[in-house]
Amino acid sequence: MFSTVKDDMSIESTLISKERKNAKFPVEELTNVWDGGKEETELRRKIVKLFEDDPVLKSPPICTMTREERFTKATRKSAYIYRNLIPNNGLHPGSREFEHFSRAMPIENNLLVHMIAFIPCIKSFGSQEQVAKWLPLALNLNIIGAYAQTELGHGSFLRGIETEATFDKKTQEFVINCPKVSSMKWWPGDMGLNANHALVMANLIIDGKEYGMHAFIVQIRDLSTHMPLPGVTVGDIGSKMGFEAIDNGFLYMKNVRIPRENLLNKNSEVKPDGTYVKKASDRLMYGSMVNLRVNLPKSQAIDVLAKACTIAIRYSAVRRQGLLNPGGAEVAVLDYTLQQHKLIPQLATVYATKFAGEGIIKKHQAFLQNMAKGNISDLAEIHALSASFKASVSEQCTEGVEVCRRACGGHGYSQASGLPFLLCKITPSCTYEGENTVLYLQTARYLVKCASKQAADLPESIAFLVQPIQDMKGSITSLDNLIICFKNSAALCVQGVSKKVNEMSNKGLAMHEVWNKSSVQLVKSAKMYVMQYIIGAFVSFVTEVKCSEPIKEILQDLCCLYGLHYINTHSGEFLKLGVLSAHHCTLAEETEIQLLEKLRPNAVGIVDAFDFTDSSMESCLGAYDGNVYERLFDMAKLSPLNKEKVHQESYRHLRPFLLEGRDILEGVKSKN
Ligand SMILES: CCCCC/C=C/C(=O)SCCNC(=O)CCNC(=O)[C@H](O)C(C)(C)COP(=O)(O)OP(=O)(O)OC[C@H]1O[C@@H](n2cnc3c(N)ncnc32)[C@H](O)[C@@H]1OP(=O)(O)O
Ligand SMILES: Cc1cc2nc3c(=O)[nH]c(=O)nc-3n(C[C@H](O)[C@H](O)[C@H](O)COP(=O)(O)OP(=O)(O)OC[C@H]3O[C@@H](n4cnc5c(N)ncnc54)[C@H](O)[C@@H]3O)c2cc1C
Repeated sequence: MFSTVKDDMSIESTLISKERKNAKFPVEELTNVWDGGKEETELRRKIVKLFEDDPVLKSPPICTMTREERFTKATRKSAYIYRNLIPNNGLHPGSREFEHFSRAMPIENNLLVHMIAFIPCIKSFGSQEQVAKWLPLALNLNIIGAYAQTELGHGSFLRGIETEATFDKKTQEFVINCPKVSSMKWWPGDMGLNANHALVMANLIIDGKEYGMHAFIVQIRDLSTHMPLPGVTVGDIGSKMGFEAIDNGFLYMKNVRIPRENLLNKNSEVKPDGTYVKKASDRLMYGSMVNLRVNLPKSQAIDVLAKACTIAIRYSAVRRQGLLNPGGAEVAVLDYTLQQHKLIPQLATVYATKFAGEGIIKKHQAFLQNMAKGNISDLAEIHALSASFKASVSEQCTEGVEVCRRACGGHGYSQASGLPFLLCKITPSCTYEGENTVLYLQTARYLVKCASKQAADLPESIAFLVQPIQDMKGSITSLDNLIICFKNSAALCVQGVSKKVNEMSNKGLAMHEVWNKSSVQLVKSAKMYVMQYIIGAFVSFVTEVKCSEPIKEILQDLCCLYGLHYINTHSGEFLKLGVLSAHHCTLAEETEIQLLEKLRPNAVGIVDAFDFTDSSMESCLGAYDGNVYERLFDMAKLSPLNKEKVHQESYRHLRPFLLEGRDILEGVKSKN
């Protein structure tokens, strides 16, 4: 229907090729550093290829599909991936190969909550027999489960959840009930249409006594007809800002009976006579959330910002708008210092959070190993760190994606850029797995407790909070001094708010009021604490990584930029705490600008090193060849609204006015 408009060799693809020639470092080596070694890059590429070459996984661009089509295609692909592609290629969950597959997954998929929440919960809350029964069924998709914790009325305050599981001694069953409309489970992914089971978090009640939140496996749909079982009302909650391929659902249960064995009973058990046996700390009930807070940021936030950076930086290198030299040629917008100031710090955020996140994953794995031996002494520390890390990373990356989107001007508003999709994908990461404010407050609760202890009684990573403030020697821009600056700031924030809390409570104010009145400073303390962790982890990585000098220099520059950008955007906080002087702040600003200029020639190379395939981004602005205008036109042609030369509905509604217009214009013509 549309004629083809093509340039033989577009100026844009020439520009991006030039950028690549000008890069001053070996891109492939940076990819290897990003992946964690050459072998990992090879393995990841093998898996990506497996997914990219598979005809079953091909589908039209998502911006041309309705919600219904997106859900249908995502379900078809996910069923195929989990049932055929993964097992047939030996991608066993837990293997290194499996780690790479989220990067290789089609741009939209579902059954994710089944894989990342339902299955891990069976493993962490189930006894050996329960794991042996449920795990193979879940892995084979013989049963599909949701993680049903949040209710219409309660998400954050888990002690407030209302769904009840009442033990019926006579029948040896639990009776599951949502007493009110507000008790209905609401939001769980995969639950609305696909799941036939749910891991339901409910208040356990035995002989009228409440025992708090426990995990139950509840069958919600018939396995042969997929019809909801008696007592179950289940469905999709409707259209959302994003996640359109996922059936986030509602689940209302009225007198749904499940066998006694369906209480996942690794940590606590109900005996046939109704005796409640507690086998481990209540806190382990929250373990599934720690697991997700540790492991989700990489795929759901950091990789998302990495894609947005790839799109915005490649586009900014080919988008020419305006002049830098009067009378000269138009320049790429990436040559403007202000454009660099928007985008290059986002790149630094990607690197900082990725390497800091790897540190947390290792800490969590060590915690799990200790837990298996019965030692959970590090639980409070890993909870505090993972809560604020999830909050900070989701916040920084979400803000970063919006910066990237706006940095692409008008085209950033088009779905064809891929950026609105990424923004809608990343935004809820600030809410799910614990709303960010609520998580920062959890971290602050731990930090305030720590502030009243002696250094010797604290974990090594926290002791600095109560130790003397360190002096910075030399320039604020050295990596060592950045660590000192952030550690001092975190310590002073925590000490300051702890003092306020103590003073208010000494004056007789009730603790809950003290807490509410201090909450602004509490959240600030948690943010500064996790920033010192991220900076410290990034500096350690940069110092220890084995790589060539040019790569080391880029990583050092990104590390310094990350710290300085944060200081420059929060200078008031550092000045108020007395950690930095006005002179320090001026130097920090000048150094940031110098770093932007230094990193600019390598910017396209750095995003190339992320090694995203074009099909994993679905972006007309971010494709490798830089042919942005042809791609935008080609994508517009695919718009379902362009199927016919004349859209019948538009013609039908506007026709009377058009005819009037025609008569007026023809009358004017005949008069003349
Ligand atoms: C691809 C996309 C997939 C998306 C999938 C999304 C899934 C979801 O969103 S699932 C739902 C996630 N929901 C949440 O994360 C809920 C957030 N709320 C909470 O975590 C808790 O309710 C709370 C901790 C905020 C409750 O606070 P509070 O009422 O003060 O707490 P408690 O009295 O129940 O317990 C306090 C005590 O417990 C410690 N603690 C809290 N959480 C944990 C934890 N995860 N691990 C270990 N310990 C924990 C807390 O530190 C307190 O300890 P003490 O200070 O020693 O008393
Ligand atoms: C895309 C998506 C997927 C999800 N998937 C799942 C899933 O699979 N399973 C599941 O169970 N849930 C899921 N959820 C639900 C999610 O976990 C909750 O929405 C989340 O925990 C926040 O709870 P809430 O919605 O009740 O927010 P609220 O707690 O009501 O938050 C509203 C406001 O109140 C503030 N607030 C709340 N408590 C405090 C406090 N103590 N102090 C200060 N301020 C406070 C918050 O900061 C926020 O500004 C999903 C949500 C989304 C958006």
